[in-house]
Amino acid sequence: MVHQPSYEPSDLAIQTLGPREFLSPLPMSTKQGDGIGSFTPDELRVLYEHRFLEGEPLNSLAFELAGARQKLFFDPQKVKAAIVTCGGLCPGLNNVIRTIVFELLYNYGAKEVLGIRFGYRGLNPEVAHPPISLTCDTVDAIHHQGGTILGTSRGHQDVKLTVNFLESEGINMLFCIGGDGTQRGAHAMAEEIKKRGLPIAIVNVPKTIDNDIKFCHRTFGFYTAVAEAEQVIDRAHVEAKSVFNGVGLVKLMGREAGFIAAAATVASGEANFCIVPEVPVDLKVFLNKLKKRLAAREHAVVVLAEGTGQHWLEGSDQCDASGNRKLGDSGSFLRQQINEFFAKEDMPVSVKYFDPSYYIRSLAATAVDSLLCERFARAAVHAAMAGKTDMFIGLWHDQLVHVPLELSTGMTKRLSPEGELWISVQALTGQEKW
Ligand SMILES: Nc1ncnc2c1ncn2[C@@H]1O[C@H](COP(=O)(O)OP(=O)(O)O)[C@@H](O)[C@H]1O
Ligand SMILES: O=P(O)(O)OC[C@H]1O[C@](O)(COP(=O)(O)O)[C@@H](O)[C@@H]1O
Repeated sequence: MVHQPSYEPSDLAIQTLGPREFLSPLPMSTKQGDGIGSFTPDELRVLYEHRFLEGEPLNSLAFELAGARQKLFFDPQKVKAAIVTCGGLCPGLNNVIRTIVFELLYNYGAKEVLGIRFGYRGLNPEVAHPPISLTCDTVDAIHHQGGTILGTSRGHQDVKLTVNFLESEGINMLFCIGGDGTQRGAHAMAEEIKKRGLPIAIVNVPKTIDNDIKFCHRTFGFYTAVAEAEQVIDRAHVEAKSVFNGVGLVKLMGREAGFIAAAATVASGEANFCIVPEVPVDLKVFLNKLKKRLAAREHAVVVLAEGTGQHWLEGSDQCDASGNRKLGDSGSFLRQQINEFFAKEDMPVSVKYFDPSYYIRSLAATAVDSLLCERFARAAVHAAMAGKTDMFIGLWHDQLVHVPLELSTGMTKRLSPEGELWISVQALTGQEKW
Protein backbone atom coordinates (compact mmCIF):
# COMPACT_ATOMS: atom_id res chain seq x y z
CA MET A 1 0.00 0.00 0.00
CA VAL A 2 2.99 2.35 -0.12
CA HIS A 3 2.63 5.28 -2.42
CA GLN A 4 4.15 8.71 -2.54
CA PRO A 5 1.48 11.25 -3.16
CA SER A 6 2.76 14.70 -3.91
CA TYR A 7 1.09 17.89 -3.01
CA GLU A 8 2.20 20.97 -4.85
CA PRO A 9 -0.09 23.98 -4.97
CA SER A 10 -1.40 22.51 -8.15
CA ASP A 11 -3.49 23.14 -11.19
CA LEU A 12 -6.01 20.47 -10.14
CA ALA A 13 -9.63 21.44 -9.70
CA ILE A 14 -12.12 19.63 -7.54
CA GLN A 15 -13.74 17.23 -9.99
CA THR A 16 -17.34 16.19 -10.08
CA LEU A 17 -17.46 12.95 -11.98
CA GLY A 18 -20.48 13.24 -14.21
CA PRO A 19 -21.82 10.54 -16.53
CA ARG A 20 -19.70 12.15 -19.25
CA GLU A 21 -16.53 10.82 -17.64
CA PHE A 22 -18.07 7.42 -17.17
CA LEU A 23 -18.83 7.27 -20.87
CA SER A 24 -15.50 8.65 -21.94
CA PRO A 25 -13.64 6.90 -24.74
CA LEU A 26 -10.80 4.62 -23.80
CA PRO A 27 -7.36 6.22 -23.63
CA MET A 28 -6.09 3.46 -25.93
CA SER A 29 -7.65 5.22 -28.87
CA THR A 30 -5.38 8.23 -28.41
CA LYS A 31 -2.16 6.58 -27.27
CA GLN A 32 -1.90 3.38 -29.23
CA GLY A 33 0.83 0.95 -28.40
CA ASP A 34 2.49 3.01 -25.69
CA GLY A 35 1.85 0.40 -23.03
CA ILE A 36 0.17 0.97 -19.72
CA GLY A 37 3.15 2.73 -18.16
CA SER A 38 2.66 5.83 -20.24
CA PHE A 39 -0.82 6.52 -18.92
CA THR A 40 -1.54 8.55 -15.83
CA PRO A 41 -3.80 6.78 -13.32
CA ASP A 42 -6.59 9.16 -14.24
CA GLU A 43 -6.56 7.83 -17.79
CA LEU A 44 -6.83 4.15 -16.90
CA ARG A 45 -10.24 2.63 -17.45
CA VAL A 46 -12.03 -0.58 -16.54
CA LEU A 47 -14.23 -1.83 -19.34
CA TYR A 48 -17.93 -1.97 -18.67
CA GLU A 49 -18.44 -5.20 -20.61
CA HIS A 50 -16.01 -8.07 -20.47
CA ARG A 51 -17.86 -10.36 -22.83
CA PHE A 52 -18.39 -9.59 -26.47
CA LEU A 53 -20.44 -11.21 -29.14
CA GLU A 54 -18.70 -11.87 -32.42
CA GLY A 55 -19.82 -9.38 -35.02
CA GLU A 56 -21.13 -6.92 -32.42
CA PRO A 57 -19.39 -3.53 -32.23
CA LEU A 58 -16.88 -3.32 -29.38
CA ASN A 59 -18.37 -0.77 -27.02
CA SER A 60 -15.99 1.50 -25.25
CA LEU A 61 -17.91 2.30 -22.07
CA ALA A 62 -15.55 2.32 -19.17
CA PHE A 63 -15.06 3.37 -15.56
CA GLU A 64 -12.20 5.43 -14.21
CA LEU A 65 -9.88 3.15 -12.26
CA ALA A 66 -9.60 3.88 -8.53
CA GLY A 67 -6.25 4.21 -6.77
CA ALA A 68 -3.58 6.62 -5.59
CA ARG A 69 -2.91 9.69 -7.73
CA GLN A 70 0.41 11.46 -8.08
CA LYS A 71 -1.14 14.90 -7.81
CA LEU A 72 -3.34 15.84 -4.90
CA PHE A 73 -6.02 18.49 -4.84
CA PHE A 74 -5.92 18.87 -1.07
CA ASP A 75 -2.94 19.92 0.96
CA PRO A 76 -2.83 17.08 3.57
CA GLN A 77 -1.92 19.51 6.30
CA LYS A 78 -5.17 21.35 5.71
CA VAL A 79 -7.38 18.27 5.49
CA LYS A 80 -10.17 18.09 8.04
CA ALA A 81 -12.04 14.93 7.08
CA ALA A 82 -15.24 13.46 8.49
CA ILE A 83 -16.76 9.99 8.30
CA VAL A 84 -20.45 9.13 8.59
CA THR A 85 -22.23 5.75 8.59
CA CYS A 86 -25.92 5.58 7.61
CA GLY A 87 -28.76 3.08 7.18
CA GLY A 88 -28.81 -0.53 8.39
CA LEU A 89 -25.82 -2.25 9.94
CA CYS A 90 -23.44 -4.35 7.91
CA PRO A 91 -20.35 -6.38 8.93
CA GLY A 92 -17.20 -4.39 8.18
CA LEU A 93 -18.38 -0.83 8.94
CA ASN A 94 -15.73 -0.44 11.63
CA ASN A 95 -13.06 -1.85 9.33
CA VAL A 96 -13.86 0.83 6.75
CA ILE A 97 -13.79 3.59 9.40
CA ARG A 98 -10.46 2.32 10.75
CA THR A 99 -8.78 2.10 7.36
CA ILE A 100 -9.98 5.54 6.26
CA VAL A 101 -8.51 6.99 9.46
CA PHE A 102 -5.21 5.12 9.04
CA GLU A 103 -4.87 6.02 5.39
CA LEU A 104 -5.60 9.69 6.05
CA LEU A 105 -3.46 10.12 9.14
CA TYR A 106 -0.58 7.68 8.63
CA ASN A 107 -0.16 7.67 4.87
CA TYR A 108 -1.27 11.15 3.84
CA GLY A 109 -0.54 13.05 7.05
CA ALA A 110 -3.99 14.64 7.18
CA LYS A 111 -4.57 17.18 9.92
CA GLU A 112 -7.74 15.85 11.54
CA VAL A 113 -10.48 13.24 11.19
CA LEU A 114 -13.91 13.54 12.78
CA GLY A 115 -16.52 10.84 13.33
CA ILE A 116 -20.08 12.01 12.72
CA ARG A 117 -22.53 10.46 15.22
CA PHE A 118 -25.70 8.61 14.24
CA GLY A 119 -25.71 8.97 10.47
CA TYR A 120 -26.86 12.14 8.74
CA ARG A 121 -28.53 13.22 12.02
CA GLY A 122 -25.06 14.10 13.27
CA LEU A 123 -24.63 16.55 10.38
CA ASN A 124 -27.65 18.51 11.46
CA PRO A 125 -26.50 21.19 13.90
CA GLU A 126 -30.04 21.38 15.29
CA VAL A 127 -29.65 17.82 16.62
CA ALA A 128 -27.31 17.55 19.58
CA HIS A 129 -24.85 14.86 18.51
CA PRO A 130 -21.46 16.58 18.29
CA PRO A 131 -18.79 14.78 16.24
CA ILE A 132 -16.01 12.83 17.92
CA SER A 133 -12.33 12.95 17.16
CA LEU A 134 -10.97 9.85 15.39
CA THR A 135 -7.30 9.09 15.94
CA CYS A 136 -5.20 6.05 15.07
CA ASP A 137 -5.40 5.07 18.74
CA THR A 138 -9.16 5.38 19.06
CA VAL A 139 -9.82 3.21 16.00
CA ASP A 140 -7.00 0.75 16.59
CA ALA A 141 -9.09 -2.28 17.66
CA ILE A 142 -12.55 -1.44 16.33
CA HIS A 143 -12.40 -3.83 13.39
CA HIS A 144 -12.98 -6.73 15.79
CA GLN A 145 -16.43 -5.39 16.62
CA GLY A 146 -19.66 -5.61 14.64
CA GLY A 147 -21.81 -2.51 14.13
CA THR A 148 -20.41 0.99 13.82
CA ILE A 149 -18.64 2.91 16.57
CA LEU A 150 -20.17 6.08 15.14
CA GLY A 151 -23.76 4.94 15.33
CA THR A 152 -26.17 5.15 12.42
CA SER A 153 -29.67 6.34 11.61
CA ARG A 154 -32.37 6.51 9.01
CA GLY A 155 -34.40 9.62 8.24
CA HIS A 156 -34.20 12.80 6.22
CA GLN A 157 -32.04 15.78 7.16
CA ASP A 158 -32.17 19.21 5.58
CA VAL A 159 -29.40 19.31 2.96
CA LYS A 160 -28.81 23.04 3.37
CA LEU A 161 -28.30 22.58 7.11
CA THR A 162 -25.90 19.67 6.65
CA VAL A 163 -23.80 21.65 4.16
CA ASN A 164 -23.87 24.65 6.54
CA PHE A 165 -22.49 22.30 9.17
CA LEU A 166 -19.64 21.08 6.93
CA GLU A 167 -18.79 24.66 6.05
CA SER A 168 -18.91 25.99 9.62
CA GLU A 169 -16.80 23.08 10.94
CA GLY A 170 -14.25 23.57 8.15
CA ILE A 171 -14.69 19.97 6.97
CA ASN A 172 -13.31 19.66 3.44
CA MET A 173 -13.77 15.94 2.88
CA LEU A 174 -16.79 13.78 3.84
CA PHE A 175 -16.79 9.99 3.58
CA CYS A 176 -20.33 8.60 3.56
CA ILE A 177 -20.61 4.88 4.20
CA GLY A 178 -24.06 3.70 3.23
CA GLY A 179 -26.50 2.25 0.75
CA ASP A 180 -28.63 3.74 -2.00
CA GLY A 181 -30.39 6.12 0.41
CA THR A 182 -27.06 7.38 1.71
CA GLN A 183 -25.90 7.83 -1.88
CA ARG A 184 -28.95 9.94 -2.71
CA GLY A 185 -28.30 12.04 0.38
CA ALA A 186 -24.62 12.42 -0.48
CA HIS A 187 -25.46 13.42 -4.06
CA ALA A 188 -27.87 16.07 -2.78
CA MET A 189 -25.10 17.47 -0.52
CA ALA A 190 -22.57 17.43 -3.39
CA GLU A 191 -24.97 19.40 -5.56
CA GLU A 192 -25.52 21.99 -2.82
CA ILE A 193 -21.74 22.23 -2.31
CA LYS A 194 -21.24 22.74 -6.05
CA LYS A 195 -23.90 25.43 -6.09
CA ARG A 196 -22.02 27.25 -3.31
CA GLY A 197 -18.66 26.69 -5.03
CA LEU A 198 -17.10 25.08 -1.96
CA PRO A 199 -13.96 22.91 -2.17
CA ILE A 200 -15.48 19.99 -0.26
CA ALA A 201 -15.16 16.40 -1.54
CA ILE A 202 -18.01 13.93 -0.99
CA VAL A 203 -16.93 10.32 -1.49
CA ASN A 204 -19.08 7.28 -0.72
CA VAL A 205 -18.16 3.76 0.25
CA PRO A 206 -21.08 1.51 -0.70
CA LYS A 207 -22.61 -0.43 2.19
CA THR A 208 -25.54 -2.79 2.10
CA ILE A 209 -26.12 -6.21 3.50
CA ASP A 210 -28.56 -6.82 0.63
CA ASN A 211 -25.76 -6.42 -1.97
CA ASP A 212 -28.07 -4.38 -4.15
CA ILE A 213 -25.93 -1.36 -5.07
CA LYS A 214 -25.49 -0.74 -8.76
CA PHE A 215 -22.01 -0.80 -10.31
CA CYS A 216 -20.75 -2.79 -7.38
CA HIS A 217 -20.58 -6.52 -7.99
CA ARG A 218 -20.17 -7.21 -4.28
CA THR A 219 -20.46 -5.02 -1.22
CA PHE A 220 -18.44 -5.60 1.95
CA GLY A 221 -20.19 -7.65 4.65
CA PHE A 222 -22.24 -9.61 2.17
CA TYR A 223 -20.17 -12.81 2.36
CA THR A 224 -20.05 -12.58 6.17
CA ALA A 225 -23.85 -12.43 6.27
CA VAL A 226 -24.13 -15.25 3.74
CA ALA A 227 -21.85 -17.47 5.87
CA GLU A 228 -24.12 -16.89 8.90
CA ALA A 229 -27.23 -17.49 6.83
CA GLU A 230 -25.75 -20.70 5.44
CA GLN A 231 -25.39 -22.06 8.98
CA VAL A 232 -29.04 -21.29 9.71
CA ILE A 233 -30.09 -23.21 6.59
CA ASP A 234 -27.93 -26.14 7.64
CA ARG A 235 -29.60 -26.16 11.09
CA ALA A 236 -33.03 -25.95 9.47
CA HIS A 237 -32.09 -28.98 7.41
CA VAL A 238 -31.13 -30.92 10.54
CA GLU A 239 -34.47 -30.07 12.16
CA ALA A 240 -36.45 -30.92 9.05
CA LYS A 241 -34.74 -34.24 8.55
CA SER A 242 -35.24 -35.33 12.14
CA VAL A 243 -39.03 -35.63 11.96
CA PHE A 244 -41.54 -37.08 9.51
CA ASN A 245 -42.47 -34.52 6.85
CA GLY A 246 -40.36 -31.88 8.51
CA VAL A 247 -40.24 -28.50 6.80
CA GLY A 248 -37.38 -26.14 7.70
CA LEU A 249 -38.50 -22.64 6.76
CA VAL A 250 -35.83 -19.92 6.85
CA LYS A 251 -36.53 -16.20 6.36
CA LEU A 252 -33.51 -14.09 5.45
CA MET A 253 -32.94 -10.37 4.92
CA GLY A 254 -33.35 -8.97 1.44
CA ARG A 255 -35.75 -6.11 1.02
CA GLU A 256 -36.01 -5.91 -2.76
CA ALA A 257 -33.23 -8.27 -3.85
CA GLY A 258 -32.71 -11.94 -3.04
CA PHE A 259 -28.91 -12.06 -3.12
CA ILE A 260 -28.46 -13.25 0.49
CA ALA A 261 -31.15 -15.93 0.20
CA ALA A 262 -29.85 -17.18 -3.16
CA ALA A 263 -26.17 -17.18 -2.20
CA ALA A 264 -26.77 -18.89 1.16
CA THR A 265 -29.02 -21.47 -0.52
CA VAL A 266 -26.35 -22.37 -3.06
CA ALA A 267 -23.57 -22.32 -0.45
CA SER A 268 -25.51 -24.58 1.88
CA GLY A 269 -26.65 -27.05 -0.75
CA GLU A 270 -29.43 -28.14 1.64
CA ALA A 271 -32.37 -25.99 0.56
CA ASN A 272 -34.95 -27.30 -1.87
CA PHE A 273 -36.78 -24.04 -2.53
CA CYS A 274 -35.46 -20.50 -2.57
CA ILE A 275 -38.08 -17.80 -2.97
CA VAL A 276 -36.79 -14.34 -3.91
CA PRO A 277 -38.51 -11.03 -4.71
CA GLU A 278 -37.24 -11.10 -8.30
CA VAL A 279 -39.40 -14.14 -9.18
CA PRO A 280 -43.11 -13.84 -8.52
CA VAL A 281 -44.33 -17.06 -6.95
CA ASP A 282 -47.85 -18.43 -7.10
CA LEU A 283 -48.54 -19.73 -3.60
CA LYS A 284 -50.71 -22.63 -4.80
CA VAL A 285 -48.08 -23.80 -7.29
CA PHE A 286 -45.42 -23.62 -4.59
CA LEU A 287 -47.49 -25.55 -2.03
CA ASN A 288 -48.19 -28.32 -4.54
CA LYS A 289 -44.50 -28.57 -5.35
CA LEU A 290 -43.72 -28.77 -1.64
CA LYS A 291 -46.27 -31.57 -1.34
CA LYS A 292 -44.51 -33.50 -4.14
CA ARG A 293 -41.14 -32.97 -2.51
CA LEU A 294 -42.39 -34.21 0.88
CA ALA A 295 -44.01 -37.24 -0.73
CA ALA A 296 -40.69 -38.10 -2.34
CA ARG A 297 -38.21 -37.31 0.48
CA GLU A 298 -40.21 -36.77 3.71
CA HIS A 299 -38.48 -33.50 4.51
CA ALA A 300 -37.84 -30.13 2.83
CA VAL A 301 -36.00 -26.86 3.38
CA VAL A 302 -37.48 -23.59 2.13
CA VAL A 303 -35.55 -20.31 2.09
CA LEU A 304 -37.45 -17.07 1.74
CA ALA A 305 -36.05 -13.56 1.21
CA GLU A 306 -38.07 -11.28 3.49
CA GLY A 307 -39.16 -8.88 0.74
CA THR A 308 -40.77 -11.74 -1.18
CA GLY A 309 -44.49 -12.29 -1.31
CA GLN A 310 -45.48 -8.88 -0.07
CA HIS A 311 -48.42 -9.20 -2.46
CA TRP A 312 -49.60 -12.20 -0.40
CA LEU A 313 -50.04 -9.95 2.62
CA GLU A 314 -52.46 -7.19 3.46
CA GLY A 315 -51.13 -4.12 1.66
CA SER A 316 -49.28 -1.70 3.90
CA ASP A 317 -48.29 1.79 2.82
CA GLN A 318 -46.08 2.33 5.84
CA CYS A 319 -42.49 3.44 5.34
CA ASP A 320 -39.51 3.74 7.66
CA ALA A 321 -37.91 7.09 8.49
CA SER A 322 -35.88 7.00 5.27
CA GLY A 323 -38.89 6.28 3.09
CA ASN A 324 -38.14 2.58 2.59
CA ARG A 325 -41.30 0.47 2.43
CA LYS A 326 -41.95 -1.38 5.71
CA LEU A 327 -42.16 -5.07 5.02
CA GLY A 328 -44.92 -7.40 6.18
CA ASP A 329 -43.88 -10.68 7.81
CA SER A 330 -43.97 -12.95 4.77
CA GLY A 331 -42.19 -15.74 6.68
CA SER A 332 -44.85 -16.12 9.37
CA PHE A 333 -47.50 -15.86 6.68
CA LEU A 334 -45.89 -18.66 4.66
CA ARG A 335 -45.59 -20.88 7.73
CA GLN A 336 -49.30 -20.43 8.38
CA GLN A 337 -50.16 -21.14 4.71
CA ILE A 338 -48.08 -24.33 4.74
CA ASN A 339 -49.82 -25.53 7.93
CA GLU A 340 -53.29 -24.72 6.60
CA PHE A 341 -52.63 -26.29 3.19
CA PHE A 342 -51.35 -29.60 4.59
CA ALA A 343 -54.13 -29.74 7.21
CA LYS A 344 -56.63 -29.56 4.35
CA GLU A 345 -54.69 -32.22 2.45
CA ASP A 346 -54.79 -34.34 5.59
CA MET A 347 -51.05 -34.71 5.39
CA PRO A 348 -49.12 -34.22 8.66
CA VAL A 349 -46.22 -31.77 8.49
CA SER A 350 -43.98 -30.27 11.13
CA VAL A 351 -42.83 -26.75 10.23
CA LYS A 352 -39.74 -25.41 12.02
CA TYR A 353 -39.49 -21.69 11.41
CA PHE A 354 -36.14 -19.86 11.56
CA ASP A 355 -35.97 -16.07 11.48
CA PRO A 356 -32.34 -15.06 12.18
CA SER A 357 -33.20 -11.43 11.31
CA TYR A 358 -30.47 -9.00 12.51
CA TYR A 359 -28.30 -11.88 13.69
CA ILE A 360 -26.66 -12.19 10.26
CA ARG A 361 -25.66 -8.53 9.96
CA SER A 362 -24.58 -7.41 13.42
CA LEU A 363 -21.33 -9.37 13.61
CA ALA A 364 -17.74 -8.47 12.75
CA ALA A 365 -16.52 -9.04 9.20
CA THR A 366 -14.81 -12.27 8.24
CA ALA A 367 -11.39 -12.17 6.55
CA VAL A 368 -12.66 -11.98 2.99
CA ASP A 369 -14.85 -8.98 3.83
CA SER A 370 -12.14 -7.34 5.94
CA LEU A 371 -9.96 -7.38 2.83
CA LEU A 372 -12.69 -5.79 0.76
CA CYS A 373 -13.26 -3.09 3.42
CA GLU A 374 -9.56 -2.30 3.34
CA ARG A 375 -9.57 -1.91 -0.45
CA PHE A 376 -12.73 0.22 -0.55
CA ALA A 377 -11.56 2.50 2.25
CA ARG A 378 -8.11 3.21 0.80
CA ALA A 379 -9.56 3.84 -2.65
CA ALA A 380 -12.05 6.30 -1.14
CA VAL A 381 -9.25 8.27 0.53
CA HIS A 382 -7.14 8.34 -2.66
CA ALA A 383 -10.13 9.68 -4.60
CA ALA A 384 -10.94 12.38 -2.06
CA MET A 385 -7.31 13.52 -1.75
CA ALA A 386 -7.17 13.88 -5.54
CA GLY A 387 -10.20 16.17 -5.33
CA LYS A 388 -12.79 13.81 -6.77
CA THR A 389 -16.29 14.33 -5.51
CA ASP A 390 -19.94 13.35 -5.94
CA MET A 391 -18.83 9.76 -6.51
CA PHE A 392 -18.57 6.35 -4.90
CA ILE A 393 -16.17 3.47 -5.12
CA GLY A 394 -17.60 0.70 -7.27
CA LEU A 395 -16.35 -2.82 -7.84
CA TRP A 396 -16.31 -3.89 -11.45
CA HIS A 397 -14.70 -7.10 -12.70
CA ASP A 398 -12.88 -7.14 -9.36
CA GLN A 399 -11.36 -3.71 -10.00
CA LEU A 400 -12.17 -0.73 -7.82
CA VAL A 401 -13.54 2.10 -9.91
CA HIS A 402 -14.93 5.62 -9.55
CA VAL A 403 -18.64 5.90 -10.22
CA PRO A 404 -20.58 9.19 -10.29
CA LEU A 405 -23.29 9.20 -7.60
CA GLU A 406 -25.72 10.42 -10.20
CA LEU A 407 -25.61 7.00 -11.85
CA SER A 408 -26.66 5.17 -8.72
CA THR A 409 -30.03 6.85 -8.26
CA GLY A 410 -33.16 5.01 -9.33
CA MET A 411 -33.68 1.30 -9.02
CA THR A 412 -31.22 -0.79 -7.01
CA LYS A 413 -29.50 -3.91 -8.33
CA ARG A 414 -31.45 -7.15 -8.70
CA LEU A 415 -30.59 -10.80 -8.88
CA SER A 416 -30.90 -12.24 -12.35
CA PRO A 417 -33.17 -15.29 -12.20
CA GLU A 418 -31.52 -16.44 -15.42
CA GLY A 419 -28.28 -17.30 -13.68
CA GLU A 420 -25.12 -15.29 -13.16
CA LEU A 421 -25.72 -11.61 -12.65
CA TRP A 422 -25.82 -10.21 -16.15
CA ILE A 423 -25.92 -6.52 -16.70
CA SER A 424 -26.95 -5.10 -19.99
CA VAL A 425 -25.47 -2.02 -21.56
CA GLN A 426 -29.10 -0.96 -21.83
CA ALA A 427 -28.91 -0.22 -18.14
CA LEU A 428 -27.28 3.01 -19.18
CA THR A 429 -30.01 3.95 -21.55
CA GLY A 430 -32.74 3.53 -18.99
CA GLN A 431 -34.04 0.07 -19.88
CA GLU A 432 -32.53 -1.60 -16.91
CA LYS A 433 -31.93 -5.27 -16.50
CA TRP A 434 -30.33 -5.87 -13.15
N1 LIG B 1 -33.19 11.53 -1.73
C1 LIG B 1 -32.54 11.70 -0.57
N2 LIG B 1 -32.07 12.93 -0.24
C2 LIG B 1 -31.43 13.12 0.93
N3 LIG B 1 -31.21 12.14 1.85
C3 LIG B 1 -31.66 10.89 1.58
C4 LIG B 1 -32.37 10.61 0.37
N4 LIG B 1 -32.69 9.29 0.39
C5 LIG B 1 -32.23 8.79 1.56
N5 LIG B 1 -31.60 9.73 2.27
C6 LIG B 1 -31.00 9.58 3.61
O1 LIG B 1 -29.91 8.64 3.59
C7 LIG B 1 -29.84 8.01 4.88
C8 LIG B 1 -29.69 6.52 4.72
O2 LIG B 1 -30.76 5.99 3.94
P1 LIG B 1 -31.41 4.57 4.23
O3 LIG B 1 -32.37 4.27 3.14
O4 LIG B 1 -31.93 4.54 5.62
O5 LIG B 1 -30.18 3.56 4.24
P2 LIG B 1 -29.22 3.04 3.08
O6 LIG B 1 -28.28 4.14 2.77
O7 LIG B 1 -28.58 1.86 3.69
O8 LIG B 1 -30.10 2.71 1.90
C9 LIG B 1 -31.07 8.43 5.67
O9 LIG B 1 -30.68 9.42 6.60
C10 LIG B 1 -31.98 8.99 4.61
O10 LIG B 1 -32.89 9.96 5.08
O1 LIG C 1 -34.81 -2.75 10.76
P1 LIG C 1 -33.85 -1.93 9.95
O2 LIG C 1 -32.64 -1.55 10.69
O3 LIG C 1 -34.53 -0.75 9.34
O4 LIG C 1 -33.30 -2.83 8.81
C1 LIG C 1 -34.02 -3.76 8.06
C2 LIG C 1 -33.61 -3.77 6.63
O5 LIG C 1 -32.28 -3.43 6.47
C3 LIG C 1 -31.67 -4.26 5.51
O6 LIG C 1 -30.79 -5.08 6.22
C4 LIG C 1 -30.95 -3.48 4.45
O7 LIG C 1 -30.63 -2.23 4.95
P2 LIG C 1 -29.70 -1.20 4.18
O8 LIG C 1 -30.31 -0.97 2.83
O9 LIG C 1 -29.70 -0.03 5.05
O10 LIG C 1 -28.37 -1.84 4.08
C5 LIG C 1 -32.78 -5.06 4.88
O11 LIG C 1 -32.40 -6.31 4.44
C6 LIG C 1 -33.78 -5.08 5.97
O12 LIG C 1 -35.06 -5.18 5.44
